[in-house]
Amino acid sequence: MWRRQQALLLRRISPLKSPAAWHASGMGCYYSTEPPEAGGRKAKTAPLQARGMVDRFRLRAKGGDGGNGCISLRRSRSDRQGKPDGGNGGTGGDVILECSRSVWDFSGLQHHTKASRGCNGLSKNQIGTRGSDKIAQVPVGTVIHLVQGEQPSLALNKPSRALDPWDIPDVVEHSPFSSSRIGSKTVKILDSNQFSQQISSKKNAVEHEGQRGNRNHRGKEPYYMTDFVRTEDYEGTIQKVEIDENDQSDYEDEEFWEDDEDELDMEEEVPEEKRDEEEVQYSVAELTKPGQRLIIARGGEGGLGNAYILKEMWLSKTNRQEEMASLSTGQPGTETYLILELKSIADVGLVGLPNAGKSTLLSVLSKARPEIADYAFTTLRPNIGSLTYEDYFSVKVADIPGLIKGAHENRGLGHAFLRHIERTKVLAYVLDLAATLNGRKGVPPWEQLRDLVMELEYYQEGLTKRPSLIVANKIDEEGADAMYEELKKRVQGVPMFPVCAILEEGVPDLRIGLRDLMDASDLQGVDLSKIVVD
Ligand SMILES: Nc1nc2c(ncn2[C@@H]2O[C@H](COP(=O)(O)OP(=O)(O)OP(=O)(O)O)[C@@H](O)[C@H]2O)c(=O)[nH]1
Repeated sequence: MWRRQQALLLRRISPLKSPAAWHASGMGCYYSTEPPEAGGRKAKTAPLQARGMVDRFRLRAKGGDGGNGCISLRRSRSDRQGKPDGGNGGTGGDVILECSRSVWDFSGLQHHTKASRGCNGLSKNQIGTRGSDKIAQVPVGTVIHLVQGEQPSLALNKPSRALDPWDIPDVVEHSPFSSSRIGSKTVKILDSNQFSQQISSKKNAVEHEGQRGNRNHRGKEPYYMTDFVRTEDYEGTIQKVEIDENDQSDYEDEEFWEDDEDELDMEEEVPEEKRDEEEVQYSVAELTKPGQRLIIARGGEGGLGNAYILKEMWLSKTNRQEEMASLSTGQPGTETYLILELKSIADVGLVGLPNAGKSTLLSVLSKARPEIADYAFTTLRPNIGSLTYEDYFSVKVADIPGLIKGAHENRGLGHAFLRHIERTKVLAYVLDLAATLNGRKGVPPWEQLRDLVMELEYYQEGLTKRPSLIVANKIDEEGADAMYEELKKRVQGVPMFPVCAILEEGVPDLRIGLRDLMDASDLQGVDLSKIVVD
């Protein structure tokens, strides 16, 4: 027993051969290096960023179907024919996206999400319970692209009602035609049977409700978004997504739940970015504040009970049974197919090649504790820290995973992280002064800067025009001073700060520099023509 415990302990603390092995062992990593089991599912050929962070996600949502209305007759000794007493069915639950600080990415979501069905109505005028909502938490900075389905609508943060008095037939006097369900369905039936005079008494009520634009009889009309809704202004630019109208038809015939899970999986062989661009119709909203809610699929209205139908509506004698059955059937919930995309929101973006010291810098600038190690790509997802000044002015700093030459072509960690830079107000280029010192085969700082600027520009033109500064890191290394002097000669027009992140030297000046950068309105970004490279 003791030996087993000792062995377990040894295994835990024994040093691994290399940082990469340590990483691959699962200690700082999300995937296993083990080959897939024989007969198991095909190994995923996911790009590295997909293993670390899921920042793009396909989601199909369906609101709960409405419960059926009840057809029931209450008989008594005095009333042998019986009175209709079937209650209405309950409304189906909604699928809601909730913006939350407690989640970082979309890894906790399911590709198929469905809210609960409303309960059926019962005899004795008992209405069915409303189906419970399905609430999926998404990180702050989630952009929602609609591929197919109804526009999402903003939801007020009110607890859902347990019981809706408007659904109780005998309690409230109101026009049955004010309901979208009744307003459309019943009127259609009556029209088709040429009994329009029968509804004339109700017409005023319909018009009245129509003017108010009410969708349902409960007066709980959601706010339907007609355009892109941004829930908080920021100065970053939004990448417009191309709309390919022709692609729409491909999806119209698809059955909602027939898709194989694999089809929705982000780890596919088809280049994900390319496919998304083809499919996405437009961006409809983004969630930027914790607590914001967006209804992406609505629950269907409950079917009507016969107590309601027979009291309020005229039914033709010939098709009575059919009409009754049709009205008492609950409406299906709406369906949507969305692509969620995460774009971090920060004031300052730390951009640099792998190992430049971005995470170290973030940890000394703020209270954030990102993973730091002397091997490339330690950071697999953006870390955000808060830098607070004495006057309580606060700046959010994002440490973006290391970029390399060719990142825009998906090299290294790829361009998945470049989109996080889009949403930062100012940029701090972290350059490694020691990359070529003491026999290291790195890239000189001015070339690092040129590569970074080019990568950002390749990804999105004009991205480097925003106010920027340079952090010349690792000034403590031997020969770094001379390198810094050379850097100053080769790069013009941008504020530069020599820093030793591990010893926190130069960090107070950098804090002031960042503040100035945030406040300044006339500062420009890095100009490629002002960088001298051999
Ligand atoms: N000598 C010296 N080393 C530093 C300094 N800052 C960071 N380092 C070291 O550089 C290595 C890389 O630091 P990180 O902060 O992980 O670098 P990063 O840019 O976040 O790396 P990625 O996660 O790969 O993008 C670590 O071993 C740090 O200890 C510094 O000012 N001086």
